[in-house]
Amino acid sequence: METAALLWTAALVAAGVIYWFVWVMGAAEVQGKRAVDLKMGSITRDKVQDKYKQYWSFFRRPKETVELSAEKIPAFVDTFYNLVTDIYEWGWGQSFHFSPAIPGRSHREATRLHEERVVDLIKAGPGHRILDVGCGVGGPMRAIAVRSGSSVVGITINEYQVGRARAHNRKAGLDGTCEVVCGNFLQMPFADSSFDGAYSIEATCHAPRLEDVYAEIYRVLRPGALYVSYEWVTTALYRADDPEHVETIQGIERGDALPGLRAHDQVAEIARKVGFQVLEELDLALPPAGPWWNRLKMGRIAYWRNHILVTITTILRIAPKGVVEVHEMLYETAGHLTRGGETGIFTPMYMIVCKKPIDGEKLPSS
Ligand SMILES: C=C(CC[C@@H](C)[C@H]1CC[C@H]2C3=CC[C@H]4[C@H](C)[C@@H](O)CC[C@]4(C)[C@H]3CC[C@]12C)C(C)C
Ligand SMILES: C[S@@+](CC[C@H](N)C(=O)[O-])C[C@H]1O[C@@H](n2cnc3c(N)ncnc32)[C@H](O)[C@@H]1O
Repeated sequence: METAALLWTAALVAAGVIYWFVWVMGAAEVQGKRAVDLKMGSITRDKVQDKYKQYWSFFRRPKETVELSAEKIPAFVDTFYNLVTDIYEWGWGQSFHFSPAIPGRSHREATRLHEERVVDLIKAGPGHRILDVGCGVGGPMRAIAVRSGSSVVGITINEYQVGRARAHNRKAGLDGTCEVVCGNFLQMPFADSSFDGAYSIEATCHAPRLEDVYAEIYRVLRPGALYVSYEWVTTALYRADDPEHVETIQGIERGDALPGLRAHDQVAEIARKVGFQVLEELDLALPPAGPWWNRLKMGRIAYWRNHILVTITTILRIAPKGVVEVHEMLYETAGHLTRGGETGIFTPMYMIVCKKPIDGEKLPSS
């Protein structure tokens, strides 16, 4: 009798612990999304694992192979965001980018400041219509709309993100100033010269050819308007003949749906090629900036907790099959990103500020 009571008590305690761990415990970094909310975007439950396998067999291959099928990239990027959007929101928040660490400031504050910097750089103000190229679920868009008083239109290729971003905008009372459109930034559904400014935060790295997306941004900006981009690139320290460097960069490409990272010195050249004046270029990761990768490194224990959570939710059939693999891929990717940051061969915040010249305005020769 006593053994039975003991067993019942143990079972109840175990059930309580699982309930707390899975349902009650929120995100690793941000409260709002819980482990039980991991849905894998617009993919139906039974297709998640297959979609992940398809994604992996496409992006696992080296840059050259991906280059041969450039036209397929946007569709695979869309699949990627179906697979990762909920995990990103759960473990990172509503802003899908890095920011320089600032001593004494939280990740949230550092993120906000990195986003608000855009407002000053493109001189966004009340009455302006600003374009967010590759807007994710809209973390930056909301910060920039509030800070500048502009209205912001975001575009993302991923339908699921559109729904998430709109819901967040409504919740924040910003659905009057922030609009979200589903579309490909290589062929945007916007009229020529219809924006007063534009920005892209860690998004144009998904374009097979940077000139294609820059040309589209150039087209939709009015003459005189400014554009800023935070680009993912390799730095001058990267050596293509160093196998460790190559492994780190390919690891970043594979786990982030990138068709091949560009070198930092290609960015301004491409911007000029499509007609922009380049006003400034700077790697925001360089000192005195604090290490952007610290946020990834400091979370190792959280990653393990998250791994256990996704495993339990999958076993309980709350999360679809395949989530554990996707989570594992992100964990690996975090390692490559950290190495890229520590060695200095990679930066996710190579900033370029451009202007669409006013007709007749003289372009600088360099
Ligand atoms: C700009 C892009 C995305 C940048 C970052 C927002 C994401 C890059 C790697 C992601 C993550 C890695 C590890 C995950 C962890 C294993 C999980 O438990 C919780 C979420 C992570 C921390 C996740 C969060 C987002 C990233 C940091 C690319 C795609 C161009
Ligand atoms: C890493 S997320 C960054 C999101 C947002 N800028 C932020 O910082 O939170 C990259 C974004 O680019 C979008 N994207 C990638 N390729 C795209 C394409 N061809 N057309 C439109 N959006 C694209 C993705 O859907 C995603 O929203």
